[in-house]
Amino acid sequence: MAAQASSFRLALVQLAVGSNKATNLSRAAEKVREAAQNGSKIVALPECFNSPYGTQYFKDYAEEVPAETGQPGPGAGESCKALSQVARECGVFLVGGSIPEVRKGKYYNTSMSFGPDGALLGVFRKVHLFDIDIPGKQKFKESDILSPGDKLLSFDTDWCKVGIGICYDLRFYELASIYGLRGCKLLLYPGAFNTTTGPLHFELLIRGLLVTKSC
Ligand SMILES: NC(=O)CCC(=O)C(=O)O
Repeated sequence: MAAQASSFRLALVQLAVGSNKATNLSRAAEKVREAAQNGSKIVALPECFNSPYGTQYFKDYAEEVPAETGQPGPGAGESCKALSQVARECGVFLVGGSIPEVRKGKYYNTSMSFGPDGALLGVFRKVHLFDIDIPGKQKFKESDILSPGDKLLSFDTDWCKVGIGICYDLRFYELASIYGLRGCKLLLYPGAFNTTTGPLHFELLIRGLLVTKSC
């Protein structure tokens, strides 16, 4: 096995998402290009980057992801094709945030990861759906529409093995522990934390994972 380079630049893209899917996709591609021009080798987009994040939007914005690995075929959705294209154009590993996916009549919150040749390395469907009801503050129930995923995704890069989760999955350290056991040195969880629990817990959760040496 070739020796792994010791350092690389990682870009974590934040986006203000609107209601126009084509605009969301082209802004995401623009940011991937900008990151690559600045030397990033791995680029990650946020959760639900092609659609507003709300259960009322998921069905309208959902796309099919017919094949989970390889170059996207003609049946692939527009987000899958756009991500593959920009990963190849820029020669970067791209963790494509997440999008609403429809698959055999069920809906998922799905993250697609691509290699520098534009091939899909795999998909991850959010395992722990985010349901919250804090009276007077925040009420949101992903499970009204979405089904949970049941598989993890890790893949090799030129620098380290990467494990993928999505936002609320961060709260379940078992996922990170499994990725640690698989040898992952980088965990990427595209997120759209809410503004009630986010400021309270986000950094704390990450520190907790590091203290338990999950990876
Ligand atoms: N998009 C999400 O899964 C939100 C998770 C979140 O806000 C939390 O507190 O956990």
